[in-house]
Amino acid sequence: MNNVAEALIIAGSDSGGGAGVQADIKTMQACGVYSTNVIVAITAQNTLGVQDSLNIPVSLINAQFSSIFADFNIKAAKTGMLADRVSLTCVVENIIKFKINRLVVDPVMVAKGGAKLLNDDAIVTLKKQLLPLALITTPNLPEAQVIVGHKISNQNDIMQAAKKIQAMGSKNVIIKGGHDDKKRVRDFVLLENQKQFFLESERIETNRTHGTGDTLSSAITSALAKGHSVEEAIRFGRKVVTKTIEFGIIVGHGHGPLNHWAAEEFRDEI
Ligand SMILES: Nc1ncnc2c1ncn2[C@@H]1O[C@H](COP(=O)(O)OP(=O)(O)OP(=O)(O)O)[C@@H](O)[C@H]1O
Ligand SMILES: Cc1ncc(CO)c(N)n1
Repeated sequence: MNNVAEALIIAGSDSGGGAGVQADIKTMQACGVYSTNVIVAITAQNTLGVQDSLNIPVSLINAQFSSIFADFNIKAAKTGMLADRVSLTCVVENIIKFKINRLVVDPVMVAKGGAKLLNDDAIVTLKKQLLPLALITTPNLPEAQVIVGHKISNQNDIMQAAKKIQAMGSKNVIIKGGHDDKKRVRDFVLLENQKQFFLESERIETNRTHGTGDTLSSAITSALAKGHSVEEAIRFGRKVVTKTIEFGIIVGHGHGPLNHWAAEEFRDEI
């Protein structure tokens, strides 16, 4: 018998299997972590876009949390698509109720094809109630702009925005640079102890980037679940997402999914 680290994914389902809960499960599986799931919304989605979606009633969100915490020993959790203010508030209440403290918040707002995954009415609650519970928050550039409420145009703006997000209560912050138009991809990291650095690599020329943010945050959560430090977890997550983009697979006709099998090579590093 083997012991295995148990983690929780709180997110939406992507029927196309490339992003959302499916990307999270695949990533955690590759990282050697057992994943449980609270499904907050179901999307009819593929690599071309989101065709439809349904929010899960709060009673069933509550029931999923209760089932999971009645049985599993959750070491870390992540949030992804939270749909609207009602679902987000319900998730916040459960995070508090079940004392989840190794929490990664991926503040998912818009899918790669442009579909909204979080209603505007939820932004204030996200900032005031969810961010203060986060050990790490991982906005991409557009999400960081919405959270701080202004445009981020240069390196100094990125660093200031991370400070503002930290002041909202997230202990550690990563502002992801996937949406930038530069030749190199730069993610800015601001840690709780004020250490800050960029994680930088060549931009991989591909449109097969569906689920990059989910994969990064799930790999980070996996490392946290196995007891690693925040900085180790972030560096590990970055390595995993790069590999899964680099060794792409040919699936779908739009923004293709990542190759989560490629992440297995790092499993024993955490
Ligand atoms: N073309 C690329 N080449 C290399 N790394 C990339 C590329 N695109 C994204 N990344 C990396 O992937 C991670 C996720 O970044 P990104 O900004 O794309 O997140 P996201 O918009 O939240 O993703 P999604 O919404 O599709 O889940 C970051 O670590 C980023 O640096
Ligand atoms: C369900 C879902 N969650 C997150 C994302 C963002 O990648 C997506 N496209 N779909």
